[in-house]
Amino acid sequence: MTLRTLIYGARQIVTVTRNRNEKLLCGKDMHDIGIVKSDAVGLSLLIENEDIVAIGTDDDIAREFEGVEVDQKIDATGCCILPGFIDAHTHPIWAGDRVHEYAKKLAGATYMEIMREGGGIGFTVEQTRLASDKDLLVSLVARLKRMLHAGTTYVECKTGYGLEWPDELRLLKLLEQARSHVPIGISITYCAAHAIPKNKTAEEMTDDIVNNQTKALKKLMDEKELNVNDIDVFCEKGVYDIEQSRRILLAGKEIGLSINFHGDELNYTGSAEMGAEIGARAISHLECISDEGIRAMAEAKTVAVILPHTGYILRIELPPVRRMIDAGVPVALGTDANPNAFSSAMSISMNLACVLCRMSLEEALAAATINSAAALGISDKYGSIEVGKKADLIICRCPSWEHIIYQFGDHTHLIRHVLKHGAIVYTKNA
Ligand SMILES: N=CN[C@@H](CCC(=O)O)C(=O)O
Ligand SMILES: [Zn+2]
Repeated sequence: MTLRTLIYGARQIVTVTRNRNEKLLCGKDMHDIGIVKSDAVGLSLLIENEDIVAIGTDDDIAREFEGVEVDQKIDATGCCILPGFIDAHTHPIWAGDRVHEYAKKLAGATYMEIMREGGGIGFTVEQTRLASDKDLLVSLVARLKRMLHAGTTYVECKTGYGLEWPDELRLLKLLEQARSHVPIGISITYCAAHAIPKNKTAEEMTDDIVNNQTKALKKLMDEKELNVNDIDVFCEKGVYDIEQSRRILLAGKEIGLSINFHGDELNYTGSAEMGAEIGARAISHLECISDEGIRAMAEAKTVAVILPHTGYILRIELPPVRRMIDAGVPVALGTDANPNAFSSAMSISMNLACVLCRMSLEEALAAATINSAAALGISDKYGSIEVGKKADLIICRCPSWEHIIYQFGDHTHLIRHVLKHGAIVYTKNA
């Protein structure tokens, strides 16, 4: 049976891509996004089951589909329709907040100073291990719902507050369970190499991940117990060095995971060059990327996932995003939602990306939609409004789409409906 939904009366439909089947946008194309606008007539979008089947003026769609039965009509008079945001980097499963560290950071402590004192990721690992499955699931689901209500319809979710296999496995299973509790797309990234556990060295952890953990993971994936997408490592001075990172990432690739990792964040490590060389689909952070790293990522079309909220909270230099875009690196965005950078709204990340990284509004939106989809390997179905793509949409109550970025922190007021696979999953009444 076909279920049809018609959205009508819109003043703008931001398609993001201009041509069908564009998998990511680079260079000038990031700024020249597709927007259908009309001040004179309303715009319609027709959905069949989960997919977009037509976009046009109200009159054209009514004519083209005359006599076709529509099950649901959504009045979008005066509204803008955008693709659902795709958050390309989050750490959403953890217990215990770090508000005490926030105060220390404001007083001048650095991320690594806090980590060396046993705080940071180490503190969250301890708190997460102490929490029950139920408490972890309840807080995870609440965070995912907040993201959904802020317009995110697909999110990358990392493990990484377990570190040892039994704890990481528990986080993987809870992330799997969350899929049936929230109507948000979830891409799971295995990030046991997020830090070094107290009883092990980085080399011992690397050996364990390469020789044991990835093997156990493959078995569970083969048995369809788990559905994991990517492999990650925190490639950083004092955490995993470049050769350990390479081994971990290649072991993940060997079992069918895509490479998507933290690199060149607090220090230059050569992560961008190494990642491009081994076929990484995405590398996050890149605050300290080299010119050679930019060239290598542009050439390999490795997606740079920029996390402006993290640079902002840590008061570190932001990545050279302008130079990346000019060189042809596909740039994506994430919130980095974690107990260090507490945020779940992509509209806030876009605003920070515009102000702090000097991206244009259009570039920020392309980064938060089609390019984030590319970072997760899902841009064939998600990340733009195109006939044939999944109807993951945001309907915003504003005169032009830019308001979702411009009205800093006011997305809660602007977002009227969020649709996932054609179904309304959130409505904010006026
Ligand atoms: N840099 C490593 N990981 C996270 C921080 C996680 C944490 O501090 O708990 C990040 O992407 O910023
Ligand atoms: Zn991260």
